Amino acid sequence: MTTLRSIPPRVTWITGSGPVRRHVMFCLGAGMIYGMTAAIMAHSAWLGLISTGVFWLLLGCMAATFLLFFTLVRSGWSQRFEDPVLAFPHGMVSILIIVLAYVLIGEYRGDTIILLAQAVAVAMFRLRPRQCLLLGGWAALCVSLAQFGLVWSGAPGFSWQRGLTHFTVSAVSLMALAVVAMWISAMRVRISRQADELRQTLVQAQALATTDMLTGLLNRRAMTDQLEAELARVSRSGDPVCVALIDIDHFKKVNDHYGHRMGDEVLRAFAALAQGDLRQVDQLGRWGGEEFLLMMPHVDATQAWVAVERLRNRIAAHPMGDSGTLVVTISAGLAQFSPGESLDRWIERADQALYQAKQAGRNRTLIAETPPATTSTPVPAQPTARGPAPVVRLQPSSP
Ligand SMILES: Nc1nc2c(ncn2[C@@H]2O[C@H](COP(=O)(O)OP(=O)(O)OP(=O)(O)O)[C@@H](O)[C@H]2O)c(=O)[nH]1
Repeated sequence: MTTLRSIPPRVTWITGSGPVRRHVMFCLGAGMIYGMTAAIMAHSAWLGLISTGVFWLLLGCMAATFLLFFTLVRSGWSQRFEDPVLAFPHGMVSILIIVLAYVLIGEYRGDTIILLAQAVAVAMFRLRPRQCLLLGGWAALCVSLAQFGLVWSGAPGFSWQRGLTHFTVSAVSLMALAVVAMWISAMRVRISRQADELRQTLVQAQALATTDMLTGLLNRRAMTDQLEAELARVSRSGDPVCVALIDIDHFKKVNDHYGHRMGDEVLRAFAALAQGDLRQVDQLGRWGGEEFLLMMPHVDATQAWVAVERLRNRIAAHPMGDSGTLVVTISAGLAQFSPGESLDRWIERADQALYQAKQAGRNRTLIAETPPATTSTPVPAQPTARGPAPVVRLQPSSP
């Protein structure tokens, strides 16, 4: 099936792109109806049912109306309105042309009545319920005025009885159509509102699925996605990238002495401070409990160490809690990605470095020694894959 996305460039030139395209397609639909009406009129003129002059006049009116609305929509000018298709004014002008045909066609004018219903039917897919009613009323008003004029001017072959029949037929069918149009329009508005709500819910659900509710940071799952994406990138570019596992020291004591509420407050404060301290490209996520994972693209271990140390000093210098007297420290284990290693292995090296940092007295950042590259092919994360224990080179936090 040919979709709008796959239409060739020559057609795109006519339809435009983006939101304009959808609106132009509606205009082109109306243009097709004009075309079919013109064909029926041409056939009637050929049979001698309507005069050639009237045919050309009506054809000119239809072509001018179509071109005017097509230009307004295709140029994007109509985008400023609530209905960029301009269905309401377009419907009003179409009804005027149909009524003009009703007046000019003569003996067979009754056949044009059905076109009024068609104009309202086409527009109803774009109009609000009130506009549907107004358009139906506009059609009834125009027909009755035309009939009044025909009776008053004594048009040949037209009597008030015939006019009354036409009016009744058009009024009844327009009324019925206006009611259906209002119903469809109300349903359309409801569906569009529900679609908006659904979109919002989806955005919220996505946020919930990727965000840690306490700190507002990425959760472990989202962080893992980021790490995998980064691994795919660096395996192509060969760029350095580091991770740091950061753990709040003696966090259990914070909970035990000050309560869980304060513990939560410390976690939130750490997240806020860290985010304010990092570069835009760095990604920080809550890895679990009081442990955080920081990914730092484009930097090697030495540069990353400087950044983590800056963060460590900042945390240590920032008293937390209601009274502003609680000072917490952090320990961090840092590992630079070695081409060819798995995600698990990489994180595990950082974890080992963190463990060593804790063992060495906490409040410090240690770098895991980077093993030699094994292959340039990326190795996907294997939850069960475990390599030999990583070597951790202890590096004091303050030279
Ligand atoms: N308030 C709060 N506490 C948490 C949360 N998640 C984990 N914890 C607590 O964090 C504490 C972690 O304690 P430990 O694993 O013993 O670590 P620690 O006390 O920080 O000791 P070291 O890491 O060795 O410095 C536990 O008491 C957990 O209950 C949380 O979301 N909020």
